[in-house]
Amino acid sequence: MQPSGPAVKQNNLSRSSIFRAHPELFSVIKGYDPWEFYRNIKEVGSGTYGHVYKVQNLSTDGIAALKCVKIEPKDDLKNILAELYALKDCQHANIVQFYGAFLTEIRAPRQLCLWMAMEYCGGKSLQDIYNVTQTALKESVIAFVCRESLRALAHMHSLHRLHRDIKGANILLTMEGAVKLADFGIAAQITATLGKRMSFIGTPYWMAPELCDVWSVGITAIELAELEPPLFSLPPMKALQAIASRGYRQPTLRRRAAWTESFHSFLCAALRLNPRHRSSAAQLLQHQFIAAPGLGEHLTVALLREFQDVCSQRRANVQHLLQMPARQSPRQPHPQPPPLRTPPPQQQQQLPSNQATSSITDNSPAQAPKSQEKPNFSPSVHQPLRRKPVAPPSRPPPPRTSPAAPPASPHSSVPWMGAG
Ligand SMILES: Nc1ncnc2c1ncn2[C@@H]1O[C@H](COP(=O)(O)OP(=O)(O)OP(=O)(O)O)[C@@H](O)[C@H]1O
Repeated sequence: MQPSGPAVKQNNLSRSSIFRAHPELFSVIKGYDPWEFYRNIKEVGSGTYGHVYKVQNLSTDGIAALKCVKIEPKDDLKNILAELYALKDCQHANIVQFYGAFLTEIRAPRQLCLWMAMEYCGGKSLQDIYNVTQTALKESVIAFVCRESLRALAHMHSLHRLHRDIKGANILLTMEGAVKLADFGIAAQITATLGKRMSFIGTPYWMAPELCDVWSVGITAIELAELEPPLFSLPPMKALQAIASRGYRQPTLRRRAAWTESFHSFLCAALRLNPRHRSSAAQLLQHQFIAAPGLGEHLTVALLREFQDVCSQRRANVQHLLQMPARQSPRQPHPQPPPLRTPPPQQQQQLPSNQATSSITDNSPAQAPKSQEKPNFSPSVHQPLRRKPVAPPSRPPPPRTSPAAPPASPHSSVPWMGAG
């Protein structure tokens, strides 16, 4: 059910005006100050519209993620809240659970911040992971991720709800290797509203000629296999034009021989240009590529270990460099971090399970080297994967207590990752 009632005046947005117009939103907005409910543990990431914090519920001790989005008076908060309202009852094993929202208001200058509390996924997003490992995901991992994503989509589509922004950055892993779709409906709504003010074009590379989640799953499978979606060498506007053009051909994997026929056939079914011939999420779940036995969380847990190994290696290299004497003899070569060359997917080795022993920290993984190699695009067009995060909300969340990481969870199947 969507919130009903008179529309909020866009240019006179305030908390009180919103709640007068939509009293039902009180069931979504839990309060005015998230820091009355949560203790800040640490910042875990930042996206186009704000920062994400790992927090602890003050009354239950439960861990959650708190995402902040800055709202300006002219933004269409009503639609964003409507999405949240629709999301509040949605529960699925493969969807990041939404716990509730908070609306903070600063008077001078007038500024609203929407804070969304949700399930914490300590394993990071798939894009975070491949940006660090710089290694194509194994086909079995891609199949597992596609299966779990399609399960979430089949459920939501049966409720007539679209995600609208499936991509590696919106697929999160828990420490136990579970796959969760984040930002259901909200990302697109926020992009559509806040995006206007930032001249943000969105993420066209994953978009079907018409809006379609199943198509985006196919593009995401290619992204995970090639570390970027098709057309990524084009600026977003040009990619959008190419997708909408008559001559647009069905996207395929670049190195055909490197992947199984089953994978090609799956992509073919997901990426049919004619939407009437394209499989639904429920139909695609029957495809042999993802219906194959043996797919499970052990695959994503192994991926997380690989990620952790690269993080540990980088930390060790930085540590080593910091300990070097300031001046070197010209004969001594500088130690270099190990090359991050991507082996062909077939040659990737599964890491032994006992290799990773320390915990993932959110500041250690360096940015993807490849993102610096990309060309600059028009200043009016925001490039999603190579973005610089916007400034944090008007003030950073005041930690209620010292931001120390909690003790390791006894339930974690990946002990080196600590508690969620
Ligand atoms: N529920 C969550 N649990 C744990 N970490 C999260 C969660 N949601 C987001 N993050 C972390 O915060 C980062 C930023 O997330 P955010 O949703 O703000 O941006 P994004 O999806 O990467 O990009 P965009 O803002 O363009 O959609 C993610 O890459 C992830 O590392």
